[in-house]
Amino acid sequence: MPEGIITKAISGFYYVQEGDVVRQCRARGVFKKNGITPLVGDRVLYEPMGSEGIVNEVLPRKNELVRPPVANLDQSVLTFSAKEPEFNAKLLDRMLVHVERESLPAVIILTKVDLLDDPSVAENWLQPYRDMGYETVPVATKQGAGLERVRELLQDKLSGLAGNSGVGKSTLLNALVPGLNLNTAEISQKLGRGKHTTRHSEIFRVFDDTFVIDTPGFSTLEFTGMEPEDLSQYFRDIWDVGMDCKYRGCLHESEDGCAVRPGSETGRVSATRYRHYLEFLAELKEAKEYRY
Ligand SMILES: Nc1nc2c(ncn2[C@@H]2O[C@H](COP(=O)(O)OP(=O)(O)OP(=O)(O)O)[C@@H](O)[C@H]2O)c(=O)[nH]1
Ligand SMILES: [Zn+2]
Repeated sequence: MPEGIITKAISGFYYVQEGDVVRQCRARGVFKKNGITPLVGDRVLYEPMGSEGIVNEVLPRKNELVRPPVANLDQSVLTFSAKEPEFNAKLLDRMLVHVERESLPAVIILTKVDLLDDPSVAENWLQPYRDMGYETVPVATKQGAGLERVRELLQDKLSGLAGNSGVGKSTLLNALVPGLNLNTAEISQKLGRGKHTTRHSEIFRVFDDTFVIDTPGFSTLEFTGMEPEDLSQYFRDIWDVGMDCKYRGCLHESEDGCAVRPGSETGRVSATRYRHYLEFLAELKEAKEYRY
């Protein structure tokens, strides 16, 4: 039986893509009995029937994200611009907390580096993240710089694309697909970002077996359902240094002799990262007070 991927689900119909062909399919009733609802991103076995089809089986899922509802995400791609709008390190650290919570690998893309007067600034921003093991790519889309690396990192994967409006996501996708020539409004619409379109989740094929989906959830401000003690495990650098902390359950906040705190001053954890950690920690503590 042919295998495809669900790219869109609307009112009982599943759109199953195999190569260039997309079929509108219904799901077999057995899914409802088993309590399985096919999700966008699911790999499925389907039975072609004319130009349509029937989804017979959902293959085992690698993972499942709630916001947006999508299965089998391979990685998150966090996109920031160096300028217009200005690079926002705090938002990046916030997104990384959400991404780490989902146990997804992250790729950090810094666009518009051509607008920097001093290109070494981009390296200074990215190096700490590279040291933590994240893939980082500086990009100047119009000049073609970094595009080949982005293409390699996306190839044959389903990526959750996150990033504020105007950072250059659509421009980048267009540049990756010669001849795609979608206008940026069309790409925004396919990614579910269009202002006046109904929001449903949909994955968007960029090339080959390479798909992206908009993941606005990674930009959300709240850390719903997280305890203050949980935060450090989502900061890779603080977690590593925290291993040396002699205090069990240390929040690395103010304790004398805490391994992370002096570490931040001697450069093992960057001062900026540590500041963001403390700011997020304060948010979590405040949210906790509201709860009780
Ligand atoms: N100088 C420079 N400008 C860029 C680059 N990439 C994108 N831009 C410009 O940035 C603006 C916003 O780009 P978009 O691709 O529409 O941004 P987006 O992230 O898709 O925005 P939304 O669709 O609103 O989410 C456009 O005017 C692009 O021409 C780049 O690498 N260098
Ligand atoms: Zn500590």
